[in-house]
Amino acid sequence: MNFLLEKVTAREILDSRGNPTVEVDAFTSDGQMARASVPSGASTGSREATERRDGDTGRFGGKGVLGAVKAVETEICDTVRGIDVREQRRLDNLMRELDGTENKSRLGANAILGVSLAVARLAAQATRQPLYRYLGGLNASLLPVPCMNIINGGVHARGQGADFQEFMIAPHGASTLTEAVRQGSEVYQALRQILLSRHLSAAVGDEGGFAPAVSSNREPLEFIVQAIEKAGYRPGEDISICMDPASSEFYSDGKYHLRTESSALSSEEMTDYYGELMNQFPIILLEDGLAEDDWAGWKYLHNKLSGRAELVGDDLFVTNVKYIRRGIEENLASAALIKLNQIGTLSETFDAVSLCHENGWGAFISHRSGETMDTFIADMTVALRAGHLKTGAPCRGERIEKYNQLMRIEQELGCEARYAGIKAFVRRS
Ligand SMILES: C=C(OP(=O)(O)O)C(=O)O
Ligand SMILES: [Mg+2]
Repeated sequence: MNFLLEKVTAREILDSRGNPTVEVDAFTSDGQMARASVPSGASTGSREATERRDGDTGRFGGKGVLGAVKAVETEICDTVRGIDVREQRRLDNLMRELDGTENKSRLGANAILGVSLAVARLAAQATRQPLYRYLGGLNASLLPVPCMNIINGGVHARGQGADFQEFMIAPHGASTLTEAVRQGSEVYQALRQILLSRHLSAAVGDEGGFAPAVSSNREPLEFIVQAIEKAGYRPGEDISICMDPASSEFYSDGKYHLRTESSALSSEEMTDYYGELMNQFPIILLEDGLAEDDWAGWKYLHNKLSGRAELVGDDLFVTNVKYIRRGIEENLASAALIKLNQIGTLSETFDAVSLCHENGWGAFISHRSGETMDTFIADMTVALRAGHLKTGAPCRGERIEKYNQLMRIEQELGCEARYAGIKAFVRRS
């Protein structure tokens, strides 16, 4: 077996929105090869690591990533050639030093992450282990609650649906991940029938959830509760709801502007609105309830709602230990969303999750709205015992491929496998 990294190559491929993204191949000197590709967000936090895009419109219409591809094939390849593929942290540090910026803007976080993930997968292959085992060792046995985004709004529905971006179902009462995925897909099919019976569109948004034109942000919650019941499950007992309003997208001049409801709310009013929704609907997780710059508002939100739902920061923390640490010190949330490309290397992503877990916080693993068929996050979620992940609706190839990979892992683990269930959600009184 040979563990020496011979070279990395890259190319521009298309993501699920039809935009260019980076794909990397990594090779050992005895010819083994592993591949990884990089996702891309739409409702991105302003402090995320920089995704490098070419200045002009690329050959596929959207802005290309040929600059990032070139960085992989020249500077990065020259720097990392010859390292042991199992030295993940060394690899990631070398690339960070080579880049030399705080936000990876010189080489591009998309270039760096592609290499980081491809080499991790190559190391798993070279050590003849499945990726989840290579990343998590003996502990890699906890299957997450799949939080499935079945109604898409906000920018993922091009502003045509709800203001809130994501309405997810969490089948935490299932006894296995596979059963949870089945339940989720049953609710999804029931929801389609409910929407069609009301003459609403059943066309889907970026993450595979339906994107009906609704007249409030309460309406999707009503439809979802009906769908859970129609599919034969008990709302709150078997299946609960998670929401990501992605509120930075509708925050301006100190107010939260809800187009569908013709209202503009202060941080306190927005928080009280969430409280009312939690009274009426079985909501167990609220992500980005307030905006990335509204740190004072987050304090109020956490004081009011932390016992009722897991409060997750996405744009607020951008998978960066610097911001998560501040959130822990100031007691602003109970979990961080974890997105690989927000920070740009695998080892920094692991650091973010460790910091959360060491402080009793949740780590909620996430895809991006622009995805590829790469299933890295499925293995990573099991390896990190993160207990819950969101990777879209049980629909659209790039979303279901992650759920399918989790089912494969569960089957492979056999009697070792454990399903995370309701305990995955951190609620503190
Ligand atoms: C997945 C999300 O969307 P995007 O990838 O567009 O940031 C999110 O906001 O959590
Ligand atoms: Mg989010």
